[in-house]
Amino acid sequence: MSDLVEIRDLHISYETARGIVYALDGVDLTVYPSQILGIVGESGSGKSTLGMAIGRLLPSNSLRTSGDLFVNGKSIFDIGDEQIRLLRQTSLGFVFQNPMSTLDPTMRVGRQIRLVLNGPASDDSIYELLRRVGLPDVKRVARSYPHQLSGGMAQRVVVAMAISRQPSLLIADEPTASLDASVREQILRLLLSVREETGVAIILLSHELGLVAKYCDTIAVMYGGRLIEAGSNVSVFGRPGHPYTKALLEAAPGSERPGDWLEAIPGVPPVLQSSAHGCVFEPRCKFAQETCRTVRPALRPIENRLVACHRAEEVLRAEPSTAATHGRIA
Ligand SMILES: Nc1ncnc2c1ncn2[C@@H]1O[C@H](COP(=O)(O)OP(=O)(O)OP(=O)(O)O)[C@@H](O)[C@H]1O
Ligand code: NI
Repeated sequence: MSDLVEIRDLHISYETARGIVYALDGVDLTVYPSQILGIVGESGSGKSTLGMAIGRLLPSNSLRTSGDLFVNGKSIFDIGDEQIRLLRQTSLGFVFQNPMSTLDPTMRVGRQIRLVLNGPASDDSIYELLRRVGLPDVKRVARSYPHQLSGGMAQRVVVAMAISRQPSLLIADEPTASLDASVREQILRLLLSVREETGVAIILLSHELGLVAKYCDTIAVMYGGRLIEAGSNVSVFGRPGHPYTKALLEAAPGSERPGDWLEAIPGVPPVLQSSAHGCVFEPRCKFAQETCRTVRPALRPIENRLVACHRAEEVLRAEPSTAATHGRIA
């Protein structure tokens, strides 16, 4: 299988008034066609930076200090502005948290879709697209301005725009975070059905562990700008190999608001002012030893997943936590 996205040792930092922030501190990741990959991690772990990097959509105060990122075998850092625009239009689709920030408030929905289609599009093809994302009364929707739609409907319109040019990868960054709980699952089910129909790969960036566990076949866990564990849903969430993943799952049940699950792990996640020497999770880790402070753990394969922990063997052997059973997270 050829890789859709290949990320190699990517380092991205931001220049801020208070100095440099290391947002991605050496990330390796491969995304395959038709995969649905959930990337979880608490606020500030680097999820959005990773998602935006794929489309080279990072703000101008960002800097790639090393590493590379390939889409369809081409480095996105090597290609020109025209080529990256073409890649975004034809191969990638983005869905962000707030649909209203993607939609133009001054333009009717139908016209916005016509612009995205970028060519002569019949009214019927626009209606058809709106129907495909499960919208009722498509003529009325096409005539509406964004503010006349509910949040869920507006997000469906955004999905319609994102899939309109048959991309091979959809990047959904907290696509349900601004929506009512009742429509969150509808939007995720929509993304899943689009994938079934078209074979599009999906990267779902989220801190909602329950939703990711329910809908993604592959899981990657980020912490402090690094990928600390990745593998199938069953391996990673069923029997975590990293103390952080394990702690997340133990903290998950009973949490109502996104982000709640983090409070059960003592300490706070880092804002990286420099590249850490040892393991970034060490200050909060129950399993930490001297080496963890001094030697950076490489991402290595063990028992059907990749994990960046010196003590992964012990973590895997430790008593399974009562709550961390696959499928029971939400
Ligand atoms: N435009 C920016 N300028 C400066 N620093 C930034 C910028 N965007 C992100 N950062 C910093 O980079 C780090 C990673 O942020 P990022 O938004 O990628 O994380 P995230 O996992 O998506 O978090 P969240 O769940 O809050 O969306 C954080 O420390 C953040 O403060
Ligand atoms: Ni984010």
